[in-house]
Amino acid sequence: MDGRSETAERTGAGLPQTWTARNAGMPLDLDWVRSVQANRSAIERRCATLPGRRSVKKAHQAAWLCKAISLIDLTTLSGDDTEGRVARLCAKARRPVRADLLEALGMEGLTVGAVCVYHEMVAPAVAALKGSGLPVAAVSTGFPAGLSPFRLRVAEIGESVAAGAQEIDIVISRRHVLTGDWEALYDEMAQFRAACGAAHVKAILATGELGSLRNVARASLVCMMAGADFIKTSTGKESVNATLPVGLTMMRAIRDYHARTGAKVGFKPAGGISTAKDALTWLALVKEELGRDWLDPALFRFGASSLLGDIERQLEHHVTGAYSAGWRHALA
Ligand SMILES: O=C[C@H](O)COP(=O)(O)O
Repeated sequence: MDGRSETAERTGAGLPQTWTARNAGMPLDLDWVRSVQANRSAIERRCATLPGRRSVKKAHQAAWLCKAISLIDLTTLSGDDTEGRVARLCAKARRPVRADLLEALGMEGLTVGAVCVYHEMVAPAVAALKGSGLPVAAVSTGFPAGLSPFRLRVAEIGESVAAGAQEIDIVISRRHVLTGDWEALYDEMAQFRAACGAAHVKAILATGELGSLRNVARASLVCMMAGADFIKTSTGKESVNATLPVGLTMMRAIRDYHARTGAKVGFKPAGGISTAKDALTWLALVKEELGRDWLDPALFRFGASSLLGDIERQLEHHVTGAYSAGWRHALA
């Protein structure tokens, strides 16, 4: 098997995205929510073993990196975003790696999972991605703090859906978690989901602001009960974003919810994931905790603005044996 077919063989990356059935949610089960605990020291010990232990090499590594690309929500969430920057980002989303490298890897047609932008950039992104089949995700509900009037947060979802967003990344009210007001969190999430209609909804927990892993586990569960299609760690704007302990806590909540209800909820770590090595560690954790089914854009995404550049650099090294400067892999 040559390098090209071997890499393509080892990954399903680049295949068309197929959504699994949506999470229908369930009535709020407060006994279940309040029974949930998280053992921080055990969780941290488990995570500490990962980066050193899981190391894939050569064609295996290239295959995993192509898989990682197919799972990226390629993101720009800056106050100085312009239509031009978003158009360049969308061009990168359509063809995330240089054509000669993709050809050498046998991965022609590889794309990222989605493009993620603020509301005002949804229409330009939809236009730039026309014909690609790639969805646009909009951050919403007063992202990142989520403290604008509730009716405006709900209306913002409708505006983004009308502009063509197929995925909506909402932010929860952190205060509902910090005060243990699970009914309020459930009601908020259920109303956000209803406002999304056919668009898939990702619930951003902003875990760096939730105080404890137990709160992260409980908030994950409540959002899933209220119908979240995905749970997402962070906005990328908190001082602590996607960490492995938070990720493990959320994945175990997803696993428990699946065991109890049969529904598969997706997971999106976001914020600060910027190296190929980070991506491989996350994918190893997902495979071990949730299984292969979750290594699919329908059930897993990286929320990342700069990860793709480093992955492309590593793939170039795999194909050519040489590293190029990081600036040669600009995203937008
Ligand atoms: O949802 C995505 C995050 O905002 C991206 O964070 P990042 O810029 O640290 O990769």
